[in-house]
Amino acid sequence: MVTQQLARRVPLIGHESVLPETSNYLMSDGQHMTTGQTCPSNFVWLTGVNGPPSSLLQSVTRAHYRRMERKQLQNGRAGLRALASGGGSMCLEQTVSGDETPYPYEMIEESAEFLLSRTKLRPKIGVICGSGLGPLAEQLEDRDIFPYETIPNFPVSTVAGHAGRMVIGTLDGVPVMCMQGRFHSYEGYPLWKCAMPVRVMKLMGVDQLLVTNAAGGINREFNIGDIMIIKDHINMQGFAGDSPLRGRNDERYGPRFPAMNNAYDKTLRQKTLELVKDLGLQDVVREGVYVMLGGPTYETVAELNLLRVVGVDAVGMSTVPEVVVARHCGMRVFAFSLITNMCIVEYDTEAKASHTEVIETATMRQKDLQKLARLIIKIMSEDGYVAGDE
Ligand SMILES: O=P(O)(O)O[C@H]1O[C@H](CO)[C@@H](O)[C@H]1O
Ligand SMILES: Nc1nc2[nH]cnc2c(=O)[nH]1
Repeated sequence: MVTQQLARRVPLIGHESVLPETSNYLMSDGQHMTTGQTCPSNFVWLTGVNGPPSSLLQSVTRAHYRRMERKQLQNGRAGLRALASGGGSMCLEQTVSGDETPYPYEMIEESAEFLLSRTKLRPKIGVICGSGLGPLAEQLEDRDIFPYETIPNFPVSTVAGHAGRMVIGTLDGVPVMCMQGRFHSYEGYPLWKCAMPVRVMKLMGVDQLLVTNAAGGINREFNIGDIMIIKDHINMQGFAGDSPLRGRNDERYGPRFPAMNNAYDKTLRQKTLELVKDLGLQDVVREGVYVMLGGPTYETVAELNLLRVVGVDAVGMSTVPEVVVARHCGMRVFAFSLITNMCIVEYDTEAKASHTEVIETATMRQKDLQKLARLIIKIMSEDGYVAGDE
């Protein structure tokens, strides 16, 4: 049975998010929690309760299920697990097993309202930072920072190089919201969940999205450290019948059958290509086709040979679900890949792809990537795009 942590807080009678006095517990994820600390959102803390955990759990679970049903999560079997009890308090972990259905509009609204009520900024531009590219978010000024585990309904990042927080701030005076870390299907998340922050951005007023990623270079003319502006993608998981839009369509976001031929905005690509000269990046900026594979394995030689034949320039394990969801809800999209490694296409070599190399290249290219991101955000803000403008 697959058990996923359900990263949302369900209000319960007597529930406290800050641990009561004189508590000191080892949680199931290995964290040590003591007095005054805030519970992660998938834990609930009950105070003023007495009795054996099993009987307390029974009465709490009934109330919990009623709320889960209201939130239409009935496809996943919700549960609560007692982690620790004693001294009149008890800690429970919320779990859900089986397939979950995409969050209803109201849950996305809940996340958006949470963020809007805690920042004065009203960003119209969103940024998603790829592996090792999170320091982009450090460039923002007047930052409001929200670790993912504190945002209702948000998944949590589990990959090295993905800090796992939403940073809202200004860049050269332009308000932006920046995901410092993203979600991948290989982490166990369904595609709709990988992309759900894009809908949260949309409901907060974002209408332009800059997506970045680390990718392996397949095009033999590329070099490590090059930056590939994505002009198109191949949705390999879509070929296999999976999509972040799979399931009932909510027309409030967009149509049942969205077009994807102009996914990567032509004007933004052209303007960026013209202006990278001013940054001295003209020799490292390319354009090309990105493919997302499910990962977490890097590719075999035969797979890479296949991808080259079908016109792929760079391969990664992200971006496509986010772009599909963004385009579905009418956002304008610009995306680039940092070529962190060249894919190994020879047999019988000791060389192999590694996430360490990915992070090292990203770290080495930080300054230029930040310059490029600044440029793109400037172009986006000066253009003043409004969703539906095309
Ligand atoms: O696409 P991002 O998140 O930048 O990361 C890429 O790098 C990781 C593999 O090294 C994978 O997560 C792949 O998708
Ligand atoms: N699939 C895949 N993802 C990557 N992310 C960074 N490098 C690579 C790569 O070579 N292959």
